[in-house]
Amino acid sequence: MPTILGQNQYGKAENRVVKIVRDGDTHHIKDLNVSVALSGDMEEVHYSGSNANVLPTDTTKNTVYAFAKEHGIESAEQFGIHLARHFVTSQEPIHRARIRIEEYAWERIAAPDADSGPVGAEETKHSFVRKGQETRVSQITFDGGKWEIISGLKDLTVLNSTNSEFWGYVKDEYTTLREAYDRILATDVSARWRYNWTDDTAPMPDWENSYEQARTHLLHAFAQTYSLSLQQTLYQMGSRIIESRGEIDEIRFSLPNNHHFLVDLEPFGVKNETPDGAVYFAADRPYGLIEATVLRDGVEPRIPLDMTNL
Ligand SMILES: O=c1[nH]c(=O)c2[nH]c(=O)[nH]c2[nH]1
Repeated sequence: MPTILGQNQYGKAENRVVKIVRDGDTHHIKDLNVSVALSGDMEEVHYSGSNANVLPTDTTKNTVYAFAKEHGIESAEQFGIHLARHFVTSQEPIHRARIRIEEYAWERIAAPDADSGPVGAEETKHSFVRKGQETRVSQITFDGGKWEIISGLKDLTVLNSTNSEFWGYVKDEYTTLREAYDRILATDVSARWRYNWTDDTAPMPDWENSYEQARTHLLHAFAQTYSLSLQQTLYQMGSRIIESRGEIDEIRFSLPNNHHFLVDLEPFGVKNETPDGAVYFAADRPYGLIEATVLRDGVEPRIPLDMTNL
């Protein structure tokens, strides 16, 4: 045969699952986008078209919805672990399952002031507004023995309106950038962190709490770092998470530098300078793109380099 089959995987992508749990008249919502990718003994379906080993992608979709109903969605990671285990252990030809999950967060809408109490004093029980901009992400991979859990977030837009400088860089004949001693630092954080939980016999992290804690550390590090470059801020965010969260060994970031340029108002005789209420042009492209992995010392990197762009 002049050709052979290389890496392959299949499954149903982007199953949108919304689960509402009713606790009396207080409702809880989980909103996920779940993608299933299975691999194993799939040579024959590619070579001859025999579907004998193929669990239909339609079935993988149904399983996602059935599991959401039967087992609930405690956390994206827990749900993904359940699904991955099911596909690998129930189907002999399937040796590896990768479950990717995006989670969209909702928060309760504050109750309109019914009587004379302060507005927003209470929360509504079943009305929600999409929370923030960011999407929580996770990827659960199981090969029948070991687990790999990579979680994170994307599109978390943050901005420091001061405490950012950029100067002392290399200057060649094409350099026109002016040194900045008080600039805006803004980015849309995309981050993926890898858990050191790989084994069913070890106690599982508390996925929900771990996510909230990692996100909070990231935001605090962003806010508290007096930044001389986005690279430095990235490293601070990563090391804060690794140092504070023993369950996380590696974190990779992809950070666009959302440039804010001081507008030149000199032609109109107007000085436009920090800190006197400066006006900026928020450019959308091109943007600097700063990417790096931060690791616990002694740990091998495993997060794919391009994963943060997914
Ligand atoms: O934080 C920054 N890092 C860079 O590498 C860079 N390059 C650039 O033009 N502006 C910036 N800002």
